[in-house]
Amino acid sequence: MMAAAAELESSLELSLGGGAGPGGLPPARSRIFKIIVIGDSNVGKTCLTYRFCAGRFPQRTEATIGVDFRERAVTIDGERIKIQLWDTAGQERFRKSMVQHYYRNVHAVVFVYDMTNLASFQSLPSWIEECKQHLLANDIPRILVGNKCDLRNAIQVPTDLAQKFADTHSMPLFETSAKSPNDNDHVEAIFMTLAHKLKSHKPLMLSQPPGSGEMHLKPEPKPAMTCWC
Ligand SMILES: Nc1nc2c(ncn2[C@@H]2O[C@H](COP(=O)(O)OP(=O)(O)OP(=O)(O)O)[C@@H](O)[C@H]2O)c(=O)[nH]1
Repeated sequence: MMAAAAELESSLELSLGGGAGPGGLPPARSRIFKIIVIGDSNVGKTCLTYRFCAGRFPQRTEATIGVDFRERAVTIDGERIKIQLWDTAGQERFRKSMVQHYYRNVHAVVFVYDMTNLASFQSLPSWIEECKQHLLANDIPRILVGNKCDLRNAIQVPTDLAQKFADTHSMPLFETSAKSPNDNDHVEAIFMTLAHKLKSHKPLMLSQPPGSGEMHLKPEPKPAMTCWC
């Protein structure tokens, strides 16, 4: 797992499309967006990421150890993009050795709680705090996902409570189910919305002030944050 993380991190920004392009040209490159999925153990992070990348609910899952990677290539406005989902372990004992790898070069964060488990919702501040401790930039897109909405009779986290929390932290809230066949489009929409958002982020531009021999990195002005609810 550690080796896999190190390899992936060296190829985060661009990936080669594989083989030579037409007429012997260099192969097309696609942007990779690294999205980490975090939250308590058992909230359904593996199932959500599997659902998006494999298109179905997994038959069985085991507690994630360290991190699992899932990737899916999508085309947005004619550009081929790889969405790389880092399905992180919710159990503290399975996170320790990997945690610093999760937070390197992250483009977006998905916080997940289980709608049928109040404790998993109450843990969210500590997941947000973990992001802060790892110096995650404030302006990277974050979304909040309440999972397992198919278990209607067991809901412990009312929507208005979750919405208040999401508003306080300036995150859009999505309630969904990785399991319900009716929610396939919804899971798809959640990650695709994030990918659109990331794609529309302007890349860093190199600028060189007159008379200076030094190069400075200057981000382009950001568009106003929009809510996708
Ligand atoms: N009913 C229902 N069950 C779900 C849903 N998503 C996940 N589950 C179940 O919840 C359990 C935990 O799912 P995982 O995806 O392994 O949870 P996780 O958050 O990845 O857990 P860790 O790897 O320990 O961090 C499994 O038994 C899943 O079958 C859902 O949308 N609805």
